[in-house]
Amino acid sequence: MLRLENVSHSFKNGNEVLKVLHNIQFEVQKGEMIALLGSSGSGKSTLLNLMAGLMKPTEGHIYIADQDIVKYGENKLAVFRRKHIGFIFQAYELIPTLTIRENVELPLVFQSVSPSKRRKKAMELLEMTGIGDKASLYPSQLSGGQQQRVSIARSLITEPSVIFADEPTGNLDTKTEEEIIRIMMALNESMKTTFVIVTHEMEVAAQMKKTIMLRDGYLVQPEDYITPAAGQRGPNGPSSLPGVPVHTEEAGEVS
Ligand SMILES: Nc1ncnc2c1ncn2[C@@H]1O[C@H](COP(=O)(O)OP(=O)(O)OP(=O)(O)O)[C@@H](O)[C@H]1O
Repeated sequence: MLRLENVSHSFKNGNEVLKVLHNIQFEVQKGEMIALLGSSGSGKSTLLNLMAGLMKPTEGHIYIADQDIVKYGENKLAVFRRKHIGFIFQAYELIPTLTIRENVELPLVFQSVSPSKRRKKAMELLEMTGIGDKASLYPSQLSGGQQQRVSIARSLITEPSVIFADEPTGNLDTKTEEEIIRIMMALNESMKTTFVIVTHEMEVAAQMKKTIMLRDGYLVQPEDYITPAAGQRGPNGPSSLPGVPVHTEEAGEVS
């Protein structure tokens, strides 16, 4: 479903070249939900931008739904993104002048879906995320956790191949964080949508069946990490992801 082959990326600043991603390889199967874990500066945002087709890697291939998006031009990428990729952002990114229901419907407006059809679908998703009763309110009238539920509903409305969630619980307290993770896991289970959750929080990653971990731009084995709360090994066990990285990681925490 999502496959990265030998992906490397460098930024150029004048004469200086900074290589921030080194030979990244992994695969996510359809319907899987994985965490992409890494500390600040490890390269998570860069990798996310590459996977979402917002930037092109210096080297390598990125396949989504069997299509190598690295080869696409801007226009084709824009169409591809609309059809295949959903986003959930840390700061929700809802439009303040639209109601909750209108926010969720919006991606379908761009696909020329009829108003009655998109309204029905938006309401179904709002029910599924537990905020059907808030449909006619505006984002400012909702709590952070409720706004993130709206954002989750919006990301699902186009039935994308994969949803990239960028620090989706970064602005939320622990209890709300648990609720949001639970909702995403339930939707992953019921709708079989593929999720990639980008996070620097081990507590979030520990809840996923699979974790891939970035350190200084290298993919490293996540199985040695310690969950701070329990003081125990993470639940993932040895990574079953193919494309085993060359770097191995000592037990340690990500701050
Ligand atoms: N446009 C750019 N030009 C030059 N260097 C960049 C650029 N964007 C990112 N970098 C560098 O690439 C490295 C990885 O950054 P990136 O933002 O991908 O990390 P991150 O893991 O997402 O960090 P954070 O969690 O703080 O957002 C860093 O050293 C950063 O300084």
